[in-house]
Amino acid sequence: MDAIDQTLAPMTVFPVATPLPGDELLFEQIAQDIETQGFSVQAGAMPAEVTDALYQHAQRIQETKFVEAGIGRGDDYLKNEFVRTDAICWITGESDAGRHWNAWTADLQAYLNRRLFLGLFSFESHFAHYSPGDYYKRHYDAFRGETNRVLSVVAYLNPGWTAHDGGELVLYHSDTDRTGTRVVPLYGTLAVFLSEEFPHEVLPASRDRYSVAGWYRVNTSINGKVDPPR
Ligand SMILES: O=C(O)CCC(=O)C(=O)O
Ligand SMILES: [Fe+2]
Repeated sequence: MDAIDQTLAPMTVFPVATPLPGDELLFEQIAQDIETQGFSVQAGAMPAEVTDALYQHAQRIQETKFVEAGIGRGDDYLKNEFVRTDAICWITGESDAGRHWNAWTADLQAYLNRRLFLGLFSFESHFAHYSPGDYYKRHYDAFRGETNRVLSVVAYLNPGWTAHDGGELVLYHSDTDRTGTRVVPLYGTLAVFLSEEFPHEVLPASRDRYSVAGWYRVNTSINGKVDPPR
């Protein structure tokens, strides 16, 4: 009886072209921007479930886990108030929000490696909290030949941010550029740029400003010294 029912069931015909899932469209836009101009700003384009998870987590941890940011990591760590005054919390992947973010950035990594042959090997990231008046002066995330940070990613977690609130990321296009491209740190906005190519700074804001900043690295392990560190 069952078999007969199945053979008589009407057939549904699906269109042949499968649409790209939302993430892939965003990843493709980022890839095209990186290819043509070295940076990509995607206003409010992050998947809501990733941004929401990060936002809620940042709210929960803010009192206890943020520490004053320094420059560099491990033995190279240096606290320098002249350069930056924000507070950070490294993402280890122990929280649901961290795992969600790590999974999403791993998808982006795989896409960019396939599409642009970047050879991105690992990813590290931290939450950052800029209290009113905090800043991060003009800097590079990587110096040619000295590091293996290749691509910087920043995701913003600030609902209702307006131009009046300040706190823009300014991406400069060269050493001599003084104008740059300004990125408003509004909820769900993503900025991606080549770490060695774009000096940038965070302007002081009049509100608390939350973000996640991350870096993709290539593998430069030599002589048994594992780099990037695990
Ligand atoms: O929060 C931002 O807009 C950028 C932060 C930054 O430049 C960094 O953490 O290296
Ligand atoms: Fe930076």
